[in-house]
Amino acid sequence: MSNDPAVEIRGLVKRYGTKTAVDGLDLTVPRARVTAVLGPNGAGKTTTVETCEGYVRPDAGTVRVLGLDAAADAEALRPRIGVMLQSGGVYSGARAVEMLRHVARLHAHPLDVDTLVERLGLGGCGRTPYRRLSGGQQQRLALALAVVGRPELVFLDEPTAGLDPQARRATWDLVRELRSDGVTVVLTTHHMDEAEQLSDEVAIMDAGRVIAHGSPEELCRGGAENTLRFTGRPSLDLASLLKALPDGTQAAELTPGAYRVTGEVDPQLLATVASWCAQHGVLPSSLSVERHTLEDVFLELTGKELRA
Ligand SMILES: Nc1ncnc2c1ncn2[C@@H]1O[C@H](COP(=O)(O)OP(=O)(O)OP(=O)(O)O)[C@@H](O)[C@H]1O
Repeated sequence: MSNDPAVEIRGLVKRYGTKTAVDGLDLTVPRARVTAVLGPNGAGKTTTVETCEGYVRPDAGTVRVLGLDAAADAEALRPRIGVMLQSGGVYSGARAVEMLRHVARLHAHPLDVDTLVERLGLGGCGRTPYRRLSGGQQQRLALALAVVGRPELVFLDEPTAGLDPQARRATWDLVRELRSDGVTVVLTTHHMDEAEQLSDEVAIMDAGRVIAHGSPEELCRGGAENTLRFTGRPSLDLASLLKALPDGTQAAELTPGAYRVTGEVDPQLLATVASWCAQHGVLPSSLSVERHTLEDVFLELTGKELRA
């Protein structure tokens, strides 16, 4: 398998009239990994993904997918990529599982349809026309259609939006399995836990650009400070505690006996606080480290809540 990235986007610009949906975006997606694209409403996620899928023509920039040009080589790419659109993109009269079998037959090495149907809980809707399926069933069918051809690269646009917890978990399991089979997965999501649970890399978009990119751990480590809290007797000598801690660390007594230390909270800082407590005869009745979540990082970078 090639070591080239699965997707390489440079300087992508897409305008709709006077609206610039994507504004000079750069993004590299490694192969055989799950990359989550996060961003507030209107950030340009769908436009970016649809450009990669060959459905949207860029106004400027280059979009290489599996080493080919996403627009010029769209025909050659189609059998190699799987696409799950937000709006299904399925003929409404088609019968669910028949359609899946039909799509499977178009591919040289499809997944086993019966297994896929069972895993995604579609067993009961074999002959049901697409338009009569529930929203969640339509969504799961769209996912099945995207992956049944065993593509090298899969784009999933909000794959679990509106799914119940069980269907959500089945979707996550399937994504993990695709990844372990060497498939590259690019997904957009509004669910931070989904990005945290599933992705190797996260790209945070805002106003048509990628404003942060890294593993969830890298993103949570950078920028945002972490917090250590402990409770002990009231009115401890915080000036003395601060002397023991690195410059830039802050400490406060929020309510009598409830202390908060903020800064670069690493194992060394934890050890220093514990040792200071020991020297001052303090046995904290609680001590906890609060790591910043992706949600905190997202809010800090974009100033917006992730969810619509
Ligand atoms: N076909 C179109 N015609 C006109 N404007 C469009 C079109 N498609 C997208 N836009 C605009 O481009 C911007 C980016 O839209 P896009 O759907 O790519 O964002 P998104 O990050 O996927 O948003 P959401 O999270 O709400 O799905 C938005 O302001 C949107 O209104």
